[in-house]
Amino acid sequence: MHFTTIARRGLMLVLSSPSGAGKTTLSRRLLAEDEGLVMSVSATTRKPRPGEIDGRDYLFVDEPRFVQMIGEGAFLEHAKVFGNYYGTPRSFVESELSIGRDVLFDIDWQGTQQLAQAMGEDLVRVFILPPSMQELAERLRKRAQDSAAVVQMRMSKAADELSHWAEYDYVFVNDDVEVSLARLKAILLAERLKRFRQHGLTQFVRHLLEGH
Ligand SMILES: Nc1ncnc2c1ncn2[C@@H]1O[C@H](COP(=O)(O)OP(=O)(O)OP(=O)(O)O)[C@@H](O)[C@H]1O
Ligand SMILES: Nc1nc2c(ncn2[C@@H]2O[C@H](COP(=O)(O)O)[C@@H](O)[C@H]2O)c(=O)[nH]1
Repeated sequence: MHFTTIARRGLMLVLSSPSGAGKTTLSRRLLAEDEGLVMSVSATTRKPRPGEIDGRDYLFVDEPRFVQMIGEGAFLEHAKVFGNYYGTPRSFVESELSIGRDVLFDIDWQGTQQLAQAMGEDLVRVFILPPSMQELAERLRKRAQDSAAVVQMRMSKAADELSHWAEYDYVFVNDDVEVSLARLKAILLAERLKRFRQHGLTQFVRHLLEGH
């Protein structure tokens, strides 16, 4: 079966949530199952967790280098989260969007606000809620990649992140990974079909009207 391709600009799919609600888990699954989507790999001054790979999970940099990158205008947005700096490298995102590829972001509410200012309608914002605060704490504890003190600090900041849920276009509870994944796929499909993203439509319809 041949599928007609209509040229369009890529979109920016942003996932935010309190720490531990499931963004990384859902991002990995979505990326594995959707060829048109690429991950924006953030720079951070946080130390790598066991198993995290430089360049795949984050660009791990020290604070002087992060500050230098800010000065060079290398970030589309940046913020301090849980005591560390995080930022979205600009050049990768801009080049991917221009060739019609969609970019996935796992960033906090501060970064989302900055991207909304800078990128407008390119942005599709999804907020992921945990089923309960008890379950959130349990997920952070079971992930077993942060110290008890770090888990406690992240739980103490959860209410702050949660308070921004109404700034997002789509909101759902991540009870079951498969159901959440299906919801993200549905959002992505509908957003890809938005008329204003498909700049190739004018030419395509003109061709149709010419009898092709
Ligand atoms: N729907 C789910 N049901 C049960 N456990 C889940 C679910 N989604 C994610 N988890 C588990 O919860 C833990 C935290 O998930 P994950 O690391 O994806 O969260 P996160 O939102 O990316 O956190 P952070 O903001 O700290 O990076 C992981 O151990 C993951 O396996
Ligand atoms: N504003 C930004 N926030 C980011 C970015 N990359 C990640 N994050 C958010 O930080 C916290 C903690 O992440 P973790 O990997 O240390 O658990 C989480 O809320 C991420 O969404 C970024 O580039 N900009």
